[in-house]
Amino acid sequence: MTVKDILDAIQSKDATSADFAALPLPDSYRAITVHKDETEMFAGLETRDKDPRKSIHLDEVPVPELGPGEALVAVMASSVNYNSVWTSIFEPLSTFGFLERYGRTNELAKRHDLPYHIIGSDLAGVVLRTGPGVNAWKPGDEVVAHCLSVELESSDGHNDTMLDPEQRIWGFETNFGGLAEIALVKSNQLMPKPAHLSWEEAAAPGLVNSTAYRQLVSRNGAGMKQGDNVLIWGASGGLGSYATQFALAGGANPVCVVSSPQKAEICRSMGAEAIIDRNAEGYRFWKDERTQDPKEWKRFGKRIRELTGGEDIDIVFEHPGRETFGASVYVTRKGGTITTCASTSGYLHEYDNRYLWMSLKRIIGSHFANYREAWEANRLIAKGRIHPTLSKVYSLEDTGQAAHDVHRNLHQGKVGVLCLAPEEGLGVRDQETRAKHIDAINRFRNV
Ligand SMILES: C/C=C/C(=O)SCCNC(=O)CCNC(=O)[C@H](O)C(C)(C)COP(=O)(O)OP(=O)(O)OC[C@H]1O[C@@H](n2cnc3c(N)ncnc32)[C@H](O)[C@@H]1OP(=O)(O)O
Ligand SMILES: NC(=O)C1=CN([C@@H]2O[C@H](COP(=O)(O)OP(=O)(O)OC[C@H]3O[C@@H](n4cnc5c(N)ncnc54)[C@H](OP(=O)(O)O)[C@@H]3O)[C@@H](O)[C@H]2O)C=CC1
Repeated sequence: MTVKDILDAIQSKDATSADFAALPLPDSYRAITVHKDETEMFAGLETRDKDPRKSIHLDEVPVPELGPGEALVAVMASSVNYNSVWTSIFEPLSTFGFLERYGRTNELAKRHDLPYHIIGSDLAGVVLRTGPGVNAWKPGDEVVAHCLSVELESSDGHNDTMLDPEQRIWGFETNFGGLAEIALVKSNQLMPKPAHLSWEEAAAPGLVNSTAYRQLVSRNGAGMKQGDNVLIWGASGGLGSYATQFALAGGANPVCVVSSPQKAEICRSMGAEAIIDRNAEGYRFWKDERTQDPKEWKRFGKRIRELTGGEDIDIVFEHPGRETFGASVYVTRKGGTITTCASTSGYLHEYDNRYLWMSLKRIIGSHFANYREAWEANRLIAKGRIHPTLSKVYSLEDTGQAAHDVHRNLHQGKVGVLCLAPEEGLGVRDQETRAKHIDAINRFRNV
């Protein structure tokens, strides 16, 4: 039995759930990994010079044992997220520490503590096996998986599963991730695959769409409302391309920041009108490594006022971090919100606190999404209200190059990876809905 037999079953039109359940599992499968004995390979290099193509491997690995409440999924496609870039450059720390810590928690979790880390936090594919106690899903189900892995043994997570003390990001803080032919997930990560999308399109939104939904729309995040001015950094990137769509779909007014005329054009094509090309306008929020320039914050604020008819920002959708955070706090209106989920340019932020407290602004930390939020975000994709922003698709062999492109900010929207899917465009089950949205689905392709 090989993964090829699994693929044949997925591609046959008449394989039933019983057929999938009867398929023997292969002994091994191909997976994208980083290696524990290479965590020091980039020591001494600048962040930008650490090259994921050197640390990312394609290995043949054994199929992990299936535990209670878990599912093994045949992965047709996945996508590159920035967390895989962090893993591949071993920053801000090696993810093997997360696997070791998880491995210490219980006997079953020991499976995750290996000398290789199978990475990836998105997938679209087909359920192969479910473990004891799984009733909601069965072999043959076409699914996507969100990346929240929780144990939920403590009371802390029972209002909001992101608050569970044993909350982890699958494929980053756990092993057996989605950039592989087979993945191991908890069954409460599974959601129905949007039927009008191909495998690679369905695999693209997951992580960033759910994160943007919580950070911007959910009451656990900024709780965006109609008419809000929303400043979106990296508005054509992974997170930003979904934040921009949520702002537009929710009747808000996105002010999109990008770094090139092509990216500005993509935002315009999504329906945004207020766009700032940070490169063309040459903002330098830092005079040198230690000193910010409040005059530049003001120039940026003036530009925003020009675009909004004199209004300031209700919500800043933050993730660049150190480079932009001072400006983000400054341009927020009295009583407004800065919601942050990352620090790509540096995690030690500096801002002038007088502009925060005197103007009663709030900073909200946001991280991924709970199952309900991820489900609601996926439902909007399935209903054709929010669309994938897939620009380019790579083979599993070329994942290192894909991660390199994302690291160097050479990509637009999301970058996809074909795992078991032999070509793009497969897996569409609802052509009618697809036809209605085809221009929006293809908006980011090959730009
Ligand atoms: C969905 C996609 C998401 C993304 O892409 S996000 C971007 C990628 N992610 C990242 O860059 C984050 C990577 N993670 C990290 O950098 C680290 O993960 C954290 C900084 C978040 C946490 O650091 P750590 O060292 O792992 O954890 P500690 O909580 O600092 O625990 C270390 C020890 O410190 C103790 N401790 C924690 N809080 C306190 C306290 N308030 N007072 C005293 N001690 C404390 C703990 O218990 C523990 O102790 P003991 O080593 O003995 O187990
Ligand atoms: N906590 C969480 O749950 C999540 C956190 N993240 C984190 O968020 C960050 C962004 O992820 P994602 O959107 O997928 O990444 P992308 O690289 O796809 O997009 C980020 C965009 O931000 C802009 N940007 C990058 N650096 C700067 C800078 N110094 N100043 C201003 N803008 C900048 C770029 O757009 P342009 O050049 O056009 O301005 C870039 O396209 C990563 O650090 C990631 O790890 C992501 C998802 C979930």
